[in-house]
Formats: sequence, C-alpha cells, structure tokens
Amino acid sequence: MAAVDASGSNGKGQGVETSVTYYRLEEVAKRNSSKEIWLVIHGRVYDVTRFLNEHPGGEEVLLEQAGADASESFEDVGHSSDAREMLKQYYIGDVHPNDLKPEGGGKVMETHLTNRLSVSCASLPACLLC
Ligand code: HEM
Repeated sequence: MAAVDASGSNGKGQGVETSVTYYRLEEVAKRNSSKEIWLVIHGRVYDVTRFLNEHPGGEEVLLEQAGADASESFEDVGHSSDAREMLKQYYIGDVHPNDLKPEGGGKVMETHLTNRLSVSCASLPACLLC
C-alpha cells in the first residue's frame, strides 16, 4: 500500500482528530477504469467511482481524466459552488508532498503578485520567480 497515514494532530489538540492520508500519483494513476476512478483536483485526491453515473457533465469526461490531475479541466468548466461543495463527499486524501507540483506556473509569484499588486501571474508574459 503506497498510502502513508500522517497524523496532523500534535497530541495536544482540541479534541478534533485531524489525519490526512497521502497518496502517490502512481497510486492514483492505477485507478483509471470505470471500476474505480480517482482524480486529483488541486492537490487533493477524489474517489469519484460512485459519482460516475450521477455527474451532470456525463461519465465520459470523468473517464477521460481518470487517474490523472483534473484541476485544469475542472476549472475550465466553471463548476458552480454547489459542485465544489460536492467534492467533499468524494475526498479521500491529499497528493503526497513529494508529488506536488506548482499549479498555474508557480504559486510563489502568483501569491506574491496577487497579494501585493493585485495581478495574477497568469496574466504576465513571463514570471521571473517561477
Ligand atoms: C468530483 C469532481 C466533480 C464534481 C463534484 C462535479 C460536479 C458537477 C456538477 C454539480 C455539475 C452541474 C453544473 C454545476 O453545478 O457546475 C457539473 C457539470 C459538468 N462537469 Fe463536473 N464535476 C466534477 C468533475 C468534473 C471534471 C473532472 C470534468 C472534466 C472536464 C467535469 C466536466 C463537467 C462538464 C462538461 C459539465 C457540464 C457543464 C454544463 O453543462 O454547463 N466535471 N459537474
């Protein structure tokens, strides 16, 4: 089993147990058939197997993204806040930190500019920090 169980609790918690299961991308990539479909959206792993028949956008699009990072296509569709809320139901864990890559050309510059200059990194021709 490639999943690593890492407890987020420091033992002095407020009675709320937070633990995250981390999955390697190679583990996610194996779940790519209609029998079992996992997707990555913004660094989180979702098991959407039971959602296949219920997805308003059809099962085809989910099958196309099966076992892969679907962040971009998920955003391209412009899913509603209801759809984003639904994600929680299918969340099973996070992508292992070693497998995380910066999205949208680099988080550092994106955050930096968004916070300080109100410009997004994506709107620049080239980002010097990314
Ligand atoms: C667990 C992940 C997903 C959930 C919970 C979800 C949920 C939904 C929901 C609730 C809708 C109805 C419209 C809305 O409320 O926005 C929808 C529509 C749609 N979804 Fe998803 N979706 C997911 C993943 C994806 C992915 C990965 C794609 C890839 C392309 C996709 C493509 C679409 C399309 C094409 C529509 C139809 C949009 C339209 O007819 O206007 N969805 N989805």
